[in-house]
Amino acid sequence: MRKNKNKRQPTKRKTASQTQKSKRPRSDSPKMTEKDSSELTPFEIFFQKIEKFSKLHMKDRDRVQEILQSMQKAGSKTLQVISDFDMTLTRFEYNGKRCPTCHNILERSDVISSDCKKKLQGLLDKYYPIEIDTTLSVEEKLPLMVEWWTKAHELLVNQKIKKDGLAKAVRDSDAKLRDGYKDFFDHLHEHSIPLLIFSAGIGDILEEVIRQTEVFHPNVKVISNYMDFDESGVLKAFKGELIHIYNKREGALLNTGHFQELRTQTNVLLLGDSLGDLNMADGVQDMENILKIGFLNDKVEERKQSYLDSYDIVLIKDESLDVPNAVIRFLTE
Ligand SMILES: Nc1ccn([C@@H]2O[C@H](COP(=O)(O)O)[C@@H](O)[C@H]2O)c(=O)n1
Ligand SMILES: [Mg+2]
Repeated sequence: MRKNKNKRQPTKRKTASQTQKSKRPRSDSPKMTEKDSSELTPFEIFFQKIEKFSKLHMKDRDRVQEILQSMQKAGSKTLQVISDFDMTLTRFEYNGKRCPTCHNILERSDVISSDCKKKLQGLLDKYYPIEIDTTLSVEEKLPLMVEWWTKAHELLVNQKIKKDGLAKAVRDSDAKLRDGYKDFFDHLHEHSIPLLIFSAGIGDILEEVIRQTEVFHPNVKVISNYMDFDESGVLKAFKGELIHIYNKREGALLNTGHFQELRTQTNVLLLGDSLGDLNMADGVQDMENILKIGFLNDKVEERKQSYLDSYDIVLIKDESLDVPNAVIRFLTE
């Protein structure tokens, strides 16, 4: 990834968390009183706009305002975006049908035998309900998630998948990036804002999705599970440490080189759809502010409170990137 040439001088600027105590009460504060639009500041115009998104929920709107104002003051040269991939940058549903994850793209393609498809579907049916189960703790889920990923990867390796079959598998799939994806990727690229895509999916498939949609710009870096092919281009293993849904913190800490390169980008916009995604920014150095936007796609009622407690902004059953795009535009104006 390119190094950022616009190195900032360290400042003694206050972060949102430092200023927060001296300001208004944190929660249950009334919505901004409607003023004549000519009296509104650009921030108020922007904030009123995002509050109008019916799918947007916040537990503490004052806190969100403080983070956003602090990030805007710091300037877009201090910004980096860290995003999950499956069901965050990609759609969860389209025309009432579930959209595939990276694993599903491969598993449903013609590079996999029908017997293996059945086994992989069996794993999905068993483990996905565990992934989203609100009655189980992360500690209880963790070994089961490792089991899921390990078994699925073993089955994939046994299929002797050819590297040159991956592009077709993606082309033939129902994978779909969220509405507004082009604006998201292109705007970040135009403003030289680094985008880290941190995924427990399959890196080779993920890259192919963004390559085929023509948004794999040079500001994009991917951390994911990558396939290891032998000299004849046949899958023989997966490279490096396994990344699953609940070990993104460990994954982040293994990539210190990347975060060292971005040490002047101390303000983070984080996008995720799982509570495990909240740890994706754990490797960021000297973080000043982080705004966490979470997509809540499935089991909404059971999971709503935990998402509101963990993410600053929660987008419920929103298949678009409209809110992240509005935030990015505001921060780069
Ligand atoms: N065999 C598997 C294992 C995992 N998944 C799904 O992939 C998602 C992880 O990717 P992120 O980009 O979201 O980190 C996760 O939500 C699992 O449900 C799968 O489909 N098959
Ligand atoms: Mg995801």
